[in-house]
Amino acid sequence: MTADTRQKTLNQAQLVPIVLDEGQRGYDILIGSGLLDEPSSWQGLSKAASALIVSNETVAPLYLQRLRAQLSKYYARVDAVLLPDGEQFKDWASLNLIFDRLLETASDRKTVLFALGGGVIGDMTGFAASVYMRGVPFVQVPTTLLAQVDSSVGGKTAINHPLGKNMLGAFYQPARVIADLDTLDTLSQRELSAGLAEVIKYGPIADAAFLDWIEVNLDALLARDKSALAYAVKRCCEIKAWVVGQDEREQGLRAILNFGHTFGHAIETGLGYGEWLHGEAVGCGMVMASDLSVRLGLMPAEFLPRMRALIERAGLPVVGPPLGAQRYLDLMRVDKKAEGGEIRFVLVEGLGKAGMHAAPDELVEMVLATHCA
Ligand SMILES: NC(=O)c1ccc[n+]([C@@H]2O[C@H](COP(=O)([O-])OP(=O)(O)OC[C@H]3O[C@@H](n4cnc5c(N)ncnc54)[C@H](O)[C@@H]3O)[C@@H](O)[C@H]2O)c1
Ligand SMILES: O=C(O)C(=O)C[C@@H](O)[C@H](O)[C@H](O)COP(=O)(O)O
Ligand SMILES: [Zn+2]
Repeated sequence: MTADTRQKTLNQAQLVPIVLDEGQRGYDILIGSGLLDEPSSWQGLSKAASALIVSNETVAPLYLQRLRAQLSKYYARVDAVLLPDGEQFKDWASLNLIFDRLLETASDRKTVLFALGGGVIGDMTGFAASVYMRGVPFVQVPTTLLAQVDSSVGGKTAINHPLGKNMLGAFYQPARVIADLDTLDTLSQRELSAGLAEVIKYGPIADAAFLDWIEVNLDALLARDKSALAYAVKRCCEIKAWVVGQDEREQGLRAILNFGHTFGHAIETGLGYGEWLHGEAVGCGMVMASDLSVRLGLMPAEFLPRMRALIERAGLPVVGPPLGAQRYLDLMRVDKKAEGGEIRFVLVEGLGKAGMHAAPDELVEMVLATHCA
């Protein structure tokens, strides 16, 4: 089926294709209201005797039964496993709960895993799918804004290590992404803001006009206006699909999606995961990375206040926790982009363009002194 034909079979949904290996592989991202209860969302996935829904204690009471009802039309058995909720549980113990359930239910190598939840559930389900019997299919059903605009797309899967964020994982693509915008109705305002951090990220790194659009439409996004959310999710997925389509395994270009993350991951790991949300750490990290972009002469001075104002308006923190400069530097040397102990930051090189840069420690210390409590 071509993307055009598929689009016609989907009622109100938007369809963003992601094309890998020059069309040899790929999948669709479906975006729209009511997709959870829409039979066509679930049609045409690989045939299997069973499905396993992976979710958590918070999301399952809200959406599990509806997903199960749809999947029961296609799979003779639909099981579920609920993981503890939170970034601090994105670890081996939770991952093992998925393997335990797969084995208890004698799931075979065709069993399809469905990740119903935010980025934590998506990252862990994808990792489990990549490993179980050396690989089974999985589908992303993202229910947070962050997961709909970012984590469900592109095939990065992982768990955290106490010494480093997302340090253990695999590149493993889902078979489909189904983003029902209505699930965002039940999200807390804090989690909505966390998702906006990754929305904002796409502007400076890839699309200056989108940054302008976010500035104009931020209040509508914060008020959960459905058409504003639909546009934001679609545009973010288009940009991510464009980046991942060119560089699936982060040999170069894909690193731009890490804007703000070198500082952000240091905050998350430094605080022990969960105290700051990923989106909050990335928001604050983007303030720091914007400042570094200015200090290295890559961006004009007005870029920093522009980014800081937008991130603050989105309800995100703009002052980092007082971990101490040395601790920040030590944590950032563990970042996956570091090479030979040299920290490499994704910095903005002009609105809509980003690249990787090293920076003298003294300059980074000045950035930290300016933006940390
Ligand atoms: N793989 C990637 O490319 C990628 C990209 C960005 C972030 N991530 C990862 O994603 C994670 C962050 O994802 P997140 O922000 O979605 O956090 P999350 O998965 O922890 O979800 C946030 C909170 O919202 C709850 N929740 C989820 N959906 C809900 C709904 N519809 N209504 C009410 N509550 C709901 C969850 O139970 C949780 O408490 C981090 O671990 C981060 O590293 C991965
Ligand atoms: O998809 C990517 O590539 C990203 O970098 C998206 C990020 O928002 C996401 O947080 C990702 O998990 C970070 O990747 P990591 O390789 O730095 O762990
Ligand atoms: Zn991120």
